[in-house]
Amino acid sequence: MTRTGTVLDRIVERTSADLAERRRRVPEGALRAQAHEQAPPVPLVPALRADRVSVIAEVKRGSPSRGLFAPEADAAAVAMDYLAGGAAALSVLTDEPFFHGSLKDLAVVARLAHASPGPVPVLRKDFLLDPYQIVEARAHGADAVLLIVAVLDRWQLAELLGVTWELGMEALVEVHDESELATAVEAGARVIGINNRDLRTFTVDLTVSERLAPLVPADRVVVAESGIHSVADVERLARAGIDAILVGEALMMAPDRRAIVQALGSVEVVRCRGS
Ligand SMILES: O=C(O)c1ccccc1NCC(=O)[C@H](O)[C@H](O)COP(=O)(O)O
Repeated sequence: MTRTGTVLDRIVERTSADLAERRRRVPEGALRAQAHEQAPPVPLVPALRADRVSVIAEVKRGSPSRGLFAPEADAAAVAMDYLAGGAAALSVLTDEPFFHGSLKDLAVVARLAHASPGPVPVLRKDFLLDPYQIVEARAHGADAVLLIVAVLDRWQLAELLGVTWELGMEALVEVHDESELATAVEAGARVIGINNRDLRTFTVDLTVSERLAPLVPADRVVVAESGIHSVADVERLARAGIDAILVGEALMMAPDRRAIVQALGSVEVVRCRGS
C-alpha cells in the first residue's frame, strides 16, 4: 500500500481524520448498543446467487472521477425505483467529502429495502479502515460492507472480515488485479468484487473483470463493478462468469431507473468458472 498523493491517498487520509472525530463524538460502545437494536442482517450471498445476473444498484450523487452528476437525487426516491426494478441488493455511498453521500442516506435506504416484500440487503460503500466503521454501518442498518484490498494490509483485511462476520454481516471484498484477488481468496472472502476502475488513475476497463473472473473459485460470488452501462456490457461480463454487477452512474443518470435495472438484470448467468 503506497501513499504517493493520488486522490485515493487523499480519500484514505481524510477518512482516517473524520473517523477520529466521529469516534470522539460517538464512542464505539454506544454505537454497538445501537447496532444490537437493529433487526438481523439480510444475507447478501443468497441474494446474489440466481439464474440471472443480480444487480447491486448504487445510490451515488457524484464521484472524484465524474464530479457531482446527480446533486438533487433523493436517496429514498432512487431506492424505491431500484427496488421496483428488481435490484438484488442496494449500495449506498456514505462518504461525504468525495461522493456526497451520508450515513443518513444509508439508514433511509436500509429502512425501505428491509420493508420491501422479500427484504433486500444493503451495502455500505465507503473506505473502511477500522472496525468502528463496520459497527457504524450495522448501527445504520447495513447488511454488508465494502472492503477494498488496495487500502488494507492482509492483517487489517482479516480483522475487518472477522468483525463483519461476527456482526452477522457480509463483506464485498474488492480487488483490481491478480495479486489482490489472491489476497481476497486466501482471506476467505465469500463475495469478491472486481473493480473495473483503477482507483489510482480512474481508468475504467471491463477487460479487468473478463481477465480476473475466471480465476475466482466457483464457490465464491463474483461481482463486476464500475463502468457498466448497457445490456451488451452485462452479456460480455456474464460470459466471463460473473454472478452480479454493481452499477452506479449509469443508473443514476438513466431517464427511467426502474427500467434500466430491470434490463441489466435480465441477462442469464453463465456458469463457467471452475474450482
Ligand atoms: O467512482 C469514482 O470516481 C471512484 C474514485 C475513487 C474511488 C472509488 C470510486 N468509485 C467507487 C466505485 O467503485 C463505484 O462507485 C462503483 O463501482 C460504481 O461505479 P459506476 O457504475 O462506474 O458509477
